[in-house]
Formats: sequence, structure tokens, C-alpha cells
Amino acid sequence: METILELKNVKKFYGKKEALKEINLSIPEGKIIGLLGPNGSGKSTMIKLINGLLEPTNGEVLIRGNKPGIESKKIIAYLPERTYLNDWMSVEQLLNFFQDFYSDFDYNKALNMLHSLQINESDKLKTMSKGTKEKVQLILVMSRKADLYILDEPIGGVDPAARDYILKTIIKNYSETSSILLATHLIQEIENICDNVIFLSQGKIVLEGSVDEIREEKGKSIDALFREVFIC
Ligand SMILES: Nc1ncnc2c1ncn2[C@@H]1O[C@H](COP(=O)(O)OP(=O)(O)OP(=O)(O)O)[C@@H](O)[C@H]1O
Repeated sequence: METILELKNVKKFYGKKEALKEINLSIPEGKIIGLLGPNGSGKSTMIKLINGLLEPTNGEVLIRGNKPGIESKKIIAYLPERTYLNDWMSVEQLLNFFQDFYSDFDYNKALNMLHSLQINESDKLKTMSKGTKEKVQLILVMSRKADLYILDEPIGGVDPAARDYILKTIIKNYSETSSILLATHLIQEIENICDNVIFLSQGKIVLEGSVDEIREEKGKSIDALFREVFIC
């Protein structure tokens, strides 16, 4: 199993604030990994570093051996926590935009998923509800044939019925040679689809491992463990 993503001694400061402290991480192919942590623990910072939107203060991020850049963008499909798509565009325009931009984009796959969720191609993003917008963005991202999918809170605004569909979609995209990094607070919903989890707390990895092993060792669900570790 080859390594897709590596973080070596990664630190990130925002001014004097240390958002990530000495992160070492290696993500192999073929895994769905939950990136879990309370608000402000550093999940989005880590994701932005992997996507080259931020530079580490220390250490390095490697995607299939390369630093974030043009090569890594070709193999990472990224769903950011906030919308970056132009609101005035229709779904059809977005599909064309993705097809022009990414050679690995599967137009028909996206169309099928949109139809399954009863989303109309002629609808403009600005006329949609927040949850529907999130579905459209996730469909666009998951319709790429990427090596690494990075999803920052993909199901937060989506209703429970659609969540199931989306989680199934995520699993369907799982392959021997790709991995999915999924940052979320909705642990109960995702723990059954994750192979591994990473718990971040105040910029540090406090627990990392296989979901099955952690459940067995601790005798409780990941959700229960999370609530215990991060009790307020
Ligand atoms: N641009 C910034 N300038 C200064 N501090 C920042 C900035 N962005 C994030 N931080 C701080 O860095 C820490 C980590 O933030 P980050 O957004 O990575 O956390 P998170 O785990 O994604 O949180 P959430 O679950 O609320 O999205 C927090 O203390 C946050 O206040």
C-alpha cells in the first residue's frame, strides 16, 4: 500500500497562535479517514496546508512525494468548508466548468447523482437552499477520479435522508488507490464508514488508529469516546 499523504513535523502559527503543533501523519491508499476534533482544534488549518492554501511554519506536507502545487491539485479533490463556486452559475454551467477544469471529471456520474437527489441542471446556485448547494458541491467533488478526496464538513447542512445517500456516494468512490479524508463533527453518522480516525485537540493528534481496533480496545463507539475525550 503506497502512501498518498505525509505530514512531517508540521507546525502552523497564525501570528503568535500555534494552530498546529508538530503533526506527523501518514495516510496510505485505500482508506476512509475521519478527521475529528472540537471547534478550533486545527482541522481546517491542516486541510488548508494539504491543499496549499496555507504554508506550514515548520515541516513539510507531501502528496505522493510532492509538495502542494500544480501536481497535487491534479490528484486532490477538495470540498472546502465554505462555498467557493460562483453563485450566479447554474448546475449545468458548473458541470461544464468542472469538465473544462479537471480532466478526471466524470460528467455522467455527476448527472446521475444530481438526478438521484432531484436536483435540476437548470437551477442556479443562488436560488438553492444551503443544504442543496452543499449537495451540488459534494457531487462535483466526488465526480472527479482523484487519488485523495478531502472533504471539510461535507454533511453538516444536509438533511438525514440525503446524508445517507451522500455517505453511500462517498463509499462508492472508495477504491484501492484512493483515500478520503473527512473532517466532521457528525461522528455518529460517519464512524461506520471510516477505516481510521484521527482525533485532533488543540493542534495535536491525541489519538489515531483503526476504528475497529479503537472500538474494541476502548469498548465504546468513536462517538462516545469523542464525547468523553472532549468533554466540556
Ligand atoms: N486566519 C487565522 N488567523 C488567526 N487564527 C486563526 C486563523 N484561522 C484559524 N485560527 C485559529 O487556529 C486554530 C485552529 O483553527 P481551525 O479553523 O483550523 O480549527 P477547526 O478544527 O477547523 O475548527 P472548526 O471545527 O470550528 O471549523 C483556532 O484557535 C483558530 O482560532
